[in-house]
Amino acid sequence: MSQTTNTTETLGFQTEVKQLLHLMIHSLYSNKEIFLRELVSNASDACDKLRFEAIDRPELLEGGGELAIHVGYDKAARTITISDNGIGMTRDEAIANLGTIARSGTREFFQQLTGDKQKDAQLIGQFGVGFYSSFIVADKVEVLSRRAGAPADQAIRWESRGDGEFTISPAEKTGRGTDIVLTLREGEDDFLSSWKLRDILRRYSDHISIPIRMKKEEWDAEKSETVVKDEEETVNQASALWTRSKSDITDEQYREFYKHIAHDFEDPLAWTHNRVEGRSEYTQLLYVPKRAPFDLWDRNRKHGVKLYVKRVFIMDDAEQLLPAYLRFVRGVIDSADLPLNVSREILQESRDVKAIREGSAKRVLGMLEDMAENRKDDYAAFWTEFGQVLKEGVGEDAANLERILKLLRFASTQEGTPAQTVALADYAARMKEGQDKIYYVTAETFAAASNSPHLEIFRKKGIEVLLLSDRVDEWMLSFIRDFDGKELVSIAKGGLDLGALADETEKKQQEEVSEEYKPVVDRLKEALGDAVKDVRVTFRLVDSPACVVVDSEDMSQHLQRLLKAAGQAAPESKPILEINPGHALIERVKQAGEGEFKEWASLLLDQALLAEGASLEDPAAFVRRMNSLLLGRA
Ligand SMILES: Nc1ncnc2c1ncn2[C@@H]1O[C@H](COP(=O)(O)OP(=O)(O)OP(=O)(O)O)[C@@H](O)[C@H]1O
Repeated sequence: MSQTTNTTETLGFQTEVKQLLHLMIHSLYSNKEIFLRELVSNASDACDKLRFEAIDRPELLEGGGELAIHVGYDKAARTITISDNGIGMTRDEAIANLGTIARSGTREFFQQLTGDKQKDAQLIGQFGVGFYSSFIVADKVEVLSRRAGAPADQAIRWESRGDGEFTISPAEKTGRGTDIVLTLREGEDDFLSSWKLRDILRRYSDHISIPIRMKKEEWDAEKSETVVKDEEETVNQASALWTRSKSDITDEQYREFYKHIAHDFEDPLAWTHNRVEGRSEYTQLLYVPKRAPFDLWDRNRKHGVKLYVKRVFIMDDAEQLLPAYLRFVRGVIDSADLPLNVSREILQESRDVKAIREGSAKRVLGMLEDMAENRKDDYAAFWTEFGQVLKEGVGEDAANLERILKLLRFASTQEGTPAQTVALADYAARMKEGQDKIYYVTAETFAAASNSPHLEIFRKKGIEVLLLSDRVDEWMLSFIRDFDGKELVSIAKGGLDLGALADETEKKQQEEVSEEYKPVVDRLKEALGDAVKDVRVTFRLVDSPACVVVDSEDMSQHLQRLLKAAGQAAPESKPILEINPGHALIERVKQAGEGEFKEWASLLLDQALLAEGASLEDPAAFVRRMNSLLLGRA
């Protein structure tokens, strides 16, 4: 044995460590309980490392194969001890690992520090606090460590008060691994409690796959105090479900785990579990719940999945890990790349997180596609609960637009019920010969959509029309040009070209009728003046005398109303009145004399607006006019 290893040596911390210690104690104080998470995480890593080395050198396990972490405290001595039987450290390793920071990016890290507590705390989090976080709560830290494979008398004792230097000396240690003993600072006695320690461990380290053990405590009635027993118990679940291979997990276990993390008592509808390797390394276990939470539409509601870094719990509701339109998804993402102390702010900027978000969105879409294809009833249930949220994806996730379009479901004239069951592909497959567009109508309610006068010609010709009445629909439609090369067209827009569906004789007839009705059209234009943009003859109506449409480039009436209701400015676009030359009422109007004609014109426009779902500016005038015309007194 060399001279140096026999004596106690005092060494200085690397300058950066001194700086880091100082910063950490001041910036992370409000988050001090993380020290336990960091130390347990290191202990778990040490066990992982030993497990790995022992693959080639089983003798390192010294017959003691079970790896575990022990956490204990001593009230009288005011110490907390975290022990593991992992890989341990040699003297040189301890000097290097616990005295210097040898990490890439160290210089950049220190250059970025500003002295602003909050910003620095964030940076430190990003950098990783690790072992040094012990000094937030302890004014003395002792490390007793014995490298796996080294004899009992070749252990080391590392000691520091966090004030710039540490000592290292030879020591004896019975078992391999590392004990870390923290002597708490004044005022930190709260941590000297079994309840407190267990609480922190459960919160942050429950899914550490190695058992974390603590001594049992029992209430002794005679002594009137809790006594610490010799017997130990495991305080974490000691198994991270998502880290196991799929084939080792039963459906029942997947379901139980879902209930546990989602605080749901119902089974999930579907899940996807994958380990992603490559540039970014992570495991995802994502679930679709059966039912939407009551506050799905509350913008302030917390959503997102649980984030773990290397099996250590980091945060709940990490909403950055999934796009907003998938906010109904629950589950766990466990990253191997992110720093343990990652904050929400860092998540927003991280490239690893971006990769996770994109990868997870694809997985969730894949899970939904699978459900839509193979479990139609479940997909219908999903759509009823979350369809409106998924529709937001059309505008939010351009990269996956094609996939999202295929997942959409609509009500249509084919089914005639409000249930949204028709996929765009279903529609496309039953398009009429000569039809090259997908037709839809939007309205406030399903009833208004399905009774829209615009539908008449489509009904007559047997052409299916999608009936859209969710609030999000108009917004969503503004992002969809076509599906599979077929343009989506509103039947409530002017210039609707049904030409392809009319035969030659029909077209000729229509031209003649238009000519015949030109005088009445001109009279209507004059009578209505500024109230309309234009008046035209239409062949889209069957049972209604008239309807209103908007110019193809104008915003739909429905969207204008939605915007107004939301208190937003909507460009005023005037409606175009279209009249049905085949209707008896138009025939009657044609015959009307000068005074009466003006009344008829207003009545036609108002009833067309009403049928559209609009509210009239002067409803009383409409009623008066209608009554007087009914009585033939105009
Ligand atoms: N219980 C332990 N057993 C063995 N080695 C340890 C133990 N705790 C710490 N170490 C060693 O000390 C090193 C430094 O630990 P520290 O916690 O400061 O940083 P880290 O774990 O590398 O990174 P992070 O900041 O992300 O936690 C570890 O990489 C490890 O080699």
